[in-house]
Amino acid sequence: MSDINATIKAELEAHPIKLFMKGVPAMPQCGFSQTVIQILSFYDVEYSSMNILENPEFRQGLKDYFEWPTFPQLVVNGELVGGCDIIMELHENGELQEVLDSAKK
Ligand SMILES: N[C@@H](CCC(=O)N[C@@H](CS)C(=O)NCC(=O)O)C(=O)O
Repeated sequence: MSDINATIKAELEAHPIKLFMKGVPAMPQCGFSQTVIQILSFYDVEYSSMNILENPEFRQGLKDYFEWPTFPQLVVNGELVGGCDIIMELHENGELQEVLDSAKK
C-alpha cells in the first residue's frame, strides 16, 4: 500500500465520520462544501473535517483512493457515502440519518 493510502486509511479509522472539504466548517471555501456543512447541521452528529486545500497529498490521494474526482467527500466507517449531490439526495429522501447513525462510536 502506498504511503498516502496508509495515511488515508489511518485517518478514516480514527474518524468514523469524516468530511473532506474545501475550507473549514465555519468558513467553507466552495458552495458544494458549504451545502454539505449546512445539511450536517440538521443532524445531532459529531464529525471530523479536513481542509483538502491545505492538504494537497490528501486532495490527490483521496481522488485515487475512492476513485471519486471531486470534493466534498463524506466518509462513514471508511466508506465514501458521496459528494454534495448524493448527500443532498440522502437528506431529502430521509436516508441520511440512518447512514450517520451507522457510524461506529
Ligand atoms: N457534483 C459534485 C460537485 C463537487 C465539485 O464539482 N467539486 C469540484 C469543484 S469544488 C472539485 O472538487 N474539483 C476537484 C478539485 O478541486 O480538486 C458533488 O456532488 O459533490
